[in-house]
Amino acid sequence: MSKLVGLVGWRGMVGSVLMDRMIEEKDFDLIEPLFFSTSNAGGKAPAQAKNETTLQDAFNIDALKRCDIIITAQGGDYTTEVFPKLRAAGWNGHWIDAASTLRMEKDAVIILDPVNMPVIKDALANGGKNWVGGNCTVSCMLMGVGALYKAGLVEWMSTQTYQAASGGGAQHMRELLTQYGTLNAEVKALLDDPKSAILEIDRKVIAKQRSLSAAETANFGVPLGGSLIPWIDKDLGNGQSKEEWKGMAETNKILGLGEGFGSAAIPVDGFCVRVGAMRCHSQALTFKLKKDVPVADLEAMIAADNEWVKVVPNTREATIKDLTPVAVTGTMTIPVGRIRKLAMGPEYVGAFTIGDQLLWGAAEPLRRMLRILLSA
Ligand SMILES: NC(=O)C1=CN([C@@H]2O[C@H](COP(=O)(O)OP(=O)(O)OC[C@H]3O[C@@H](n4cnc5c(N)ncnc54)[C@H](OP(=O)(O)O)[C@@H]3O)[C@@H](O)[C@H]2O)C=CC1
Ligand SMILES: N[C@@H](CC(=O)OP(=O)(O)O)C(=O)O
Repeated sequence: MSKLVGLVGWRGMVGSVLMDRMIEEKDFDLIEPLFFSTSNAGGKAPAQAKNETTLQDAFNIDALKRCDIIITAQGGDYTTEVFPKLRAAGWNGHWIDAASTLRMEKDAVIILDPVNMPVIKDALANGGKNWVGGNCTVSCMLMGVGALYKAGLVEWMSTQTYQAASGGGAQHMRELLTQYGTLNAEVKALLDDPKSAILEIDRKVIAKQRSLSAAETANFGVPLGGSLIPWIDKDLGNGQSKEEWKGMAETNKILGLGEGFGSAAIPVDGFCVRVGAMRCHSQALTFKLKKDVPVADLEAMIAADNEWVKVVPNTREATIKDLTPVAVTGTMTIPVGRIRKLAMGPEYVGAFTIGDQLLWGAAEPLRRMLRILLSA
């Protein structure tokens, strides 16, 4: 008999990407889905429903308890409220979650199977039940350059990120586009006149950016269109943002090197920056390798690591064609390019990588974990 799989958060942004991928990969052929809602219990479940066509109340512990597996992309507040109650009620099923809430718990595994299948298998063999998707930036980075970690080559890594608006959620994407529109409208007449002075356009744009209303910056707090924000997530009070903290903590946990900061942990640090891209996170990486390895060997290792990574030749032409958020959005491809030795010495290597943060950064690891559980 098919496993009863509860889906919570399926109509949100991450949930919709997850649904699309599950449909594409025919995951629904293998399960009996049970759809939940926090806002419309009793409503009609989506077309993928089979026998259970009514939306269940996502806060009803008895309804949730029926599931063998629950996948949630509903968000951290939901997890915080429901997960402990469900476990306290004796539910022993598998919980697969997109939210960060449980990530660093001892009994939770951060799932990214092309990178850490041995860690997942080990946890499964030891009765693991809690499976949490990683931070989008970390997951996309490891899908690209995980090979260097697996080979034990990395002494440390510094990352400078260029993170898309989607990381904040759907409203953030809308806000970014609205700002772009407002700025364009402000100077449209001047743009249409080829003889207009660029510095006048520039003056009008900056004046508009600085006078955007509170409503126009409600989500990011400051203008993002035509600007950037070098802070993502909470202020940890030690000079580091929480997004930057996750870089080291999660990379090491995913790789099975402890909880992120033990003696076996590989140092990972840098700056996380929000830019005006829509849904792809990009990262410039600096590696200090443990030894001098030729670039061609590094490229070969990266290319052979998984079926989605694609090494982009370090030429201008290939880079501007294949190594941009526009090229990557909506695809499963993780391009890694700009791979070259840096001026600091032969062990210092630079690379640039991009991933769709709603696919590999959020939805895909969840549905792949479902498949792993179904075939276990
Ligand atoms: N955004 C991201 O980049 C990432 C997000 N995550 C995690 O996933 C969680 C969900 O994120 P995200 O998908 O962006 O959140 P959304 O706000 O898009 O969706 C969350 C929930 O909001 C409810 N909702 C209310 N109004 C609407 C509407 N008009 N359209 C769709 N849903 C609506 C839905 O619940 P209901 O159907 O019950 O009403 C939905 O499941 C995050 O909180 C985070 O924990 C993880 C990685 C990346
Ligand atoms: N913080 C990420 C998105 C996200 O949801 O991350 P996390 O799953 O670690 O909370 C961003 O803003 O780009």
